Amino acid sequence: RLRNSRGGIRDIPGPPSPSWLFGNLLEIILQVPYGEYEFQWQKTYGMLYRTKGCFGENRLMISDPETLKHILSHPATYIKSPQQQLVNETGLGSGSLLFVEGDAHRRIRAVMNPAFSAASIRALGPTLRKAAREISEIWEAVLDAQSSNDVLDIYPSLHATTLQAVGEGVVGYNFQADKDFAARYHNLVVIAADRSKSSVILDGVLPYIPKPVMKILLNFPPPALVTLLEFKSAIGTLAKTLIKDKMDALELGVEPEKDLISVLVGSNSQSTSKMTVEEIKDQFATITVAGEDTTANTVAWSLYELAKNPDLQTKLRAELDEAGPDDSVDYDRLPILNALIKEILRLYSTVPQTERVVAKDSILPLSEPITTSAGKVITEIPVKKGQHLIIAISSYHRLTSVWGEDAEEFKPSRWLDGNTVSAGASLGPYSNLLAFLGGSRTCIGWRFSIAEMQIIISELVRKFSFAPSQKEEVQRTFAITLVPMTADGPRLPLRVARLQ
Ligand code: HEM
Repeated sequence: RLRNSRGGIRDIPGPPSPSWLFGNLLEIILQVPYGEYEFQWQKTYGMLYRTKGCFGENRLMISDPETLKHILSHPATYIKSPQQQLVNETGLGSGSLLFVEGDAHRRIRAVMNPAFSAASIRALGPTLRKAAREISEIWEAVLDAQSSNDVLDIYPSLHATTLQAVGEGVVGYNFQADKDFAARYHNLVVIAADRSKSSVILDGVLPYIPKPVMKILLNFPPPALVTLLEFKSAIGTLAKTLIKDKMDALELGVEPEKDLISVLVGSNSQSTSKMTVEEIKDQFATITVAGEDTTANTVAWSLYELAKNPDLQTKLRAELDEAGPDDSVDYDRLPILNALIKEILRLYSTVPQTERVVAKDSILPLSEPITTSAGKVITEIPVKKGQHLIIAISSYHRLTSVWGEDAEEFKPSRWLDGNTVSAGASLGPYSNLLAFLGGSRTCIGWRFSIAEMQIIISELVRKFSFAPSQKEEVQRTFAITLVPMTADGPRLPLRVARLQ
């Protein structure tokens, strides 16, 4: 820690630290609404500044497009943090795409890529439409049974739908029909929403616990970890059976299913650098966890903004009416729908930040010079092995230099007038957004997620109207992903009415 506190980083300007124990972490992680401090610091200190972690550790908060581009294109130099990797390995497995680094990551990613190609995702249209129709049928039944003034907490059913979509579309399994599994998964989402000070301290302490000590500690897991390990074991058992079925079908020459794991098993059989069965198994938990919560939250925020913007809702409904029945629509050609999704990914970045640690001494380039607190003007920053970096996804999405002076406004029309994208480095796979990160660790499920959101939002806007609930305030809250939170916990209460 001392080594990291010395040198140039200490002189990079940044906000004062209110506490030696927590540094700025409570302001960054626990502040509601998310980003209140972070977005103000960006205005005061610029696109790269120093913050404090636990016990006086210096961390760099980065939204500078040039610096981010450099970090994302050098994955061997900027690796995942020990905190992230401990959770990934323990919860998802040592073969998880989220955990593996270097050659193993390249090999596994190459085998998985065909399953997530544009063609594979297009083939899932009917499966995704079925999951979307199921949610609207549930809502219709609930609304028929309640008074017209009641509000509906749409959050749990959005999670159920995205779990179903990932289940049937990606792993080829009906999770909702398996009540035991659905309950285990629900518990996991509740745990992820834990935002206690002790979880912040744990994050600060973890990197300093030697691996052998950690192994011993894992024999006495806290209740949250027990739930995670139970989920991992349940999905691991399920995965083994499903993979065996898919491999047997492949050997017998049976026409493969359309789900992405079937495609993956097929592409693996033809690949020269194969994934092991154990590695394929680890992708089940990975994809379920990485793909469900992120998409549910993005759909939730989309409906929240539609409820607040009735004009936008009317225009989107008119666009969908004109497009015709849902099974004949090319969703990529609907400008208002896609403008809404892009603007939500920008302003409600579902993964608001991620972390990296410097694996070997290196130099970070800057797009603008920085004046250090010692008065020196620098155009690059030498960083030492072990330096903690925060990739500030949400802050990048609010840079006026990239998105214009109205960067903080919710304004889907910015995507329609053709002048948004983009000043600065081109980042990310989708419209210069960093929501799915970029470089070799770009979210593998981004196409799946866009297709899923297009279909679910269209189905719901065709069938229901949305208005805000006047009773409960909903706040943007950081709980690994960006969660809609009320005084009663993660909820999204809206006034929903049937249209047909
Ligand atoms: C709105 C929806 C989504 C968002 C915003 C999102 C965001 C992200 C981000 C930021 C990362 C990079 C994390 C890091 O390296 O620190 C990531 C990685 C990943 N995502 Fe997503 N994701 C979404 C949906 C999905 C879906 C639907 C799936 C699967 C069906 C998925 C599977 C993955 C996987 C497996 C990785 C690891 C990729 C690698 O390291 O090579 N994600 N996602």
